Amino acid sequence: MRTQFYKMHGLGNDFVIFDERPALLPLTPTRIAALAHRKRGIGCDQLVTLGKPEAEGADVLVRFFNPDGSEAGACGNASRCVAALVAGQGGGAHPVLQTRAGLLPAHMQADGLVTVDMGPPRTDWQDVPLASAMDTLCLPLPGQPAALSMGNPHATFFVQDFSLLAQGYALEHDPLFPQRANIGLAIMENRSRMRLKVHERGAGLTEACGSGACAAVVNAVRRGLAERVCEVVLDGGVLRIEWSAQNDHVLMTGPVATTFEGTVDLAAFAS
Ligand SMILES: N[C@@H](CCC[C@H](N)C(=O)O)C(=O)O
Repeated sequence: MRTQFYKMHGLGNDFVIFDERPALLPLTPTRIAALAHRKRGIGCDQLVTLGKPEAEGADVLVRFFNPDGSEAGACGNASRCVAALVAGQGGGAHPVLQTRAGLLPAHMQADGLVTVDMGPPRTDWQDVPLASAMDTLCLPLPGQPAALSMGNPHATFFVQDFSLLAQGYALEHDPLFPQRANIGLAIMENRSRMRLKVHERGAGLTEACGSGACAAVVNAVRRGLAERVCEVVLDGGVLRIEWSAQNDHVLMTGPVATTFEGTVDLAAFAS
């Protein structure tokens, strides 16, 4: 039996999306890793499932999985892709996604860009989480990154060049991060524009990380380096991030694209 999937991306951060609303699929961590494999599977930065929402006001339940099979509480670019997919299926221009990070309202812009309200950042050390009590604005690591949670753990290093990327995997697994962390390297161009590369937890370096962009802007504002509205230039393109002073929520806007749709025999991939 073959199962339908969608292949989408936001700024080159690419996703395989399965719809479990009609029926649950046998997607184990091992099978997810096999499907995500770039040479032996379909290939993606994250595998995403759509389910029936349980929360009032939500249009769809969304779960995100890394190519190592681990589950992530948030994925900004996949949220924007799913919002566009659901809107295109007749869900209207304002779909609401139910995720582990809460209800995320989305908005289809007239110019085709997609905005997702990623909710408020959480900056307490327990929320990131970190291994013990400490100031999340200045972690005791070389480079002194700032940390927060956007529903998933992020550490942002403010750097002059991207050489620290070579240590992305080691930093992701540093004992300071009991659930590992996404490692962002940000170069400030000015107070309204930064360049960013993210070594993603469970995925490695990707062309763009939406939640990483949100975290980088919030951390830059916390450090007094940026305005609340900031353009983030990633390898795959540009995201506009706004950290609202009104309600503390972070809004992320950028393009999405459908690459192709297909079917796959799930049983052919190791469970
Ligand atoms: N690409 C994502 C983040 C995906 C999850 C991340 N690797 C994690 O484990 O937290 C994004 O656009 O936010």
